[in-house]
Amino acid sequence: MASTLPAELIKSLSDQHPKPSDIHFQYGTAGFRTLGSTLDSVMFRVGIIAALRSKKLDGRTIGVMVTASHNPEPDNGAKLVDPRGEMLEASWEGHSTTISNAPTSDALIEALEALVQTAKIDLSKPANVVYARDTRSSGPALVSALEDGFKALKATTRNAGVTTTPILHYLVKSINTKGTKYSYGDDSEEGYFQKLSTSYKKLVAGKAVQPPLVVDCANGVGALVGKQLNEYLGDTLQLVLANTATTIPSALNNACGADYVKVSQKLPPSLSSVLKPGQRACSLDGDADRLIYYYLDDRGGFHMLDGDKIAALVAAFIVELVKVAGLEDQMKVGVVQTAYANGASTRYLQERLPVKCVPTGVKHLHHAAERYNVGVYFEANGHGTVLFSQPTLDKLAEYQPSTPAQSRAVEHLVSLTELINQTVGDALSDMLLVEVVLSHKSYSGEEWNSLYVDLPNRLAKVSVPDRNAFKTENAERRLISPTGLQAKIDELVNRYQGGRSFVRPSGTEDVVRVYAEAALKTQADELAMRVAGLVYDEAGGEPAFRPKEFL
Ligand SMILES: CC(=O)N[C@H]1[C@@H](OP(=O)(O)O)O[C@H](CO)[C@@H](O)[C@@H]1O
Ligand SMILES: [Mg+2]
Repeated sequence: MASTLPAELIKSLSDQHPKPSDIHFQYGTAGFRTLGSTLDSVMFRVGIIAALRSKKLDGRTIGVMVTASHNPEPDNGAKLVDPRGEMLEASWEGHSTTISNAPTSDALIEALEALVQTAKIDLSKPANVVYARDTRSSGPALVSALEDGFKALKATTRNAGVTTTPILHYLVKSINTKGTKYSYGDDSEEGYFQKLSTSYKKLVAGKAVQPPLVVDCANGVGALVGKQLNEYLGDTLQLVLANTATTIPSALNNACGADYVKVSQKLPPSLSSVLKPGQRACSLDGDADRLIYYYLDDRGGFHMLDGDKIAALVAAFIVELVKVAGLEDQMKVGVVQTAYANGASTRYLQERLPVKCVPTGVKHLHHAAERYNVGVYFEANGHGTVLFSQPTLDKLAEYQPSTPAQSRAVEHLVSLTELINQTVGDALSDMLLVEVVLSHKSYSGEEWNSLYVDLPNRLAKVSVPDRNAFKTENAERRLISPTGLQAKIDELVNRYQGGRSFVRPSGTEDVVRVYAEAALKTQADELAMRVAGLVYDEAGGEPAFRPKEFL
């Protein structure tokens, strides 16, 4: 191979970003994610890893997003994005973990040399990286550590500034497809807004303008991009932006945002004076890749429309268009969910189209969705998108409709392929998608909600001495370890009408998660607390610290 690592340069820069000796880092489901104040060395090394990944792929552009999404403001993190705008290839997650934990600058050089060897990286190739961050206050310092990493490998870089995770994914794909017949779009934020707003306008042309939509921006970057999107949409849709305090650090994701709404199943208190009965509203998370809708009924009752409800709405709409277009034999639509999907949504969808359940984490959903011609995937928490395979896109482009109705349906399908972010779940793109369907169906929030009735459910966390002792099978729906625990859970579940419960170790927090569903809310709560108590005791939790709510 033509060249070697610039060891002296890397070492001198690395000495300015020493690894804290007491912390073990891990590239997990959501990349590196922990307290922002501990991430300086990780960011420097992520800069190097991104450059090496680009060299490995012949200089194709790699993305780095600095964010901790829906987590509290003091947290931060980094995620690498592969050239097609997708999540980093799995084998590099392990490489990233190893490199982030090298204790000294010398050990770092050794680890990097080992990676160059095993991954067969030609160091003479160019390195290209595009990067961005969310609005977190730890962001600027962490980005400057990241830039030192780029410098260490002399990478060519582009700073995309403060933007959303999905826009960064869009940029990566656009840069890498520029000038080819698969060009994804203009590689700029403007190109993104143009693409979204143009396809939205085509899809709602001739329909009554939707009433204004309240958007809870979680006091994060969604507020900045929401403002721009509003301008591009003009009078075709008015977004009423709420929770836009991006300069008050403590406000981010605090009692607002998609995760708050999903987990607490409540209206953000800040919206109680804003939202009128019947009006639609939605919440984004801190990096605008999750979306949850909701509305208040005439009596002020809160109704949530989560990722499962979005999947049901969107999948049914696409199936209908495919049918009207006369393409149902050639364009199979399928849905991908995780075990957290509400049982009622799974039943509703299974009656209409193929549904697959995969382990938690977007990469599992994304890969499973790629196996369908049109793959709809959503996590219950509101992260998801719809993927159209390349042969499907080609088919739509070549198709000769025989009636005006077919022709209109095909045009709509083509516009949907442009409206929907094909790289990753995107709250803004998904929001416009939902608005399109509501407008076509003339649905209010209430009508959408009545597609099926959610089973009451409860999510709980249990702190245990070692969450790695929990192992699962069957897309995380059953425990195989600790031995005997699943049988005890089954025994509890059988006592509840419509009962379902499963237990799995979290990939992003040091806890074990418990999910329970039952016919009545009180029963779902009781079942969740019983299973949580069982898990706590079986895993050797300290009796003195046993949470009082556990049964
Ligand atoms: C129950 C739940 O919402 N789990 C989330 C959460 O994963 P855990 O592995 O459960 O911590 O964070 C992931 C990354 O954001 C997301 O993909 C996933 O859906
Ligand atoms: Mg997010």
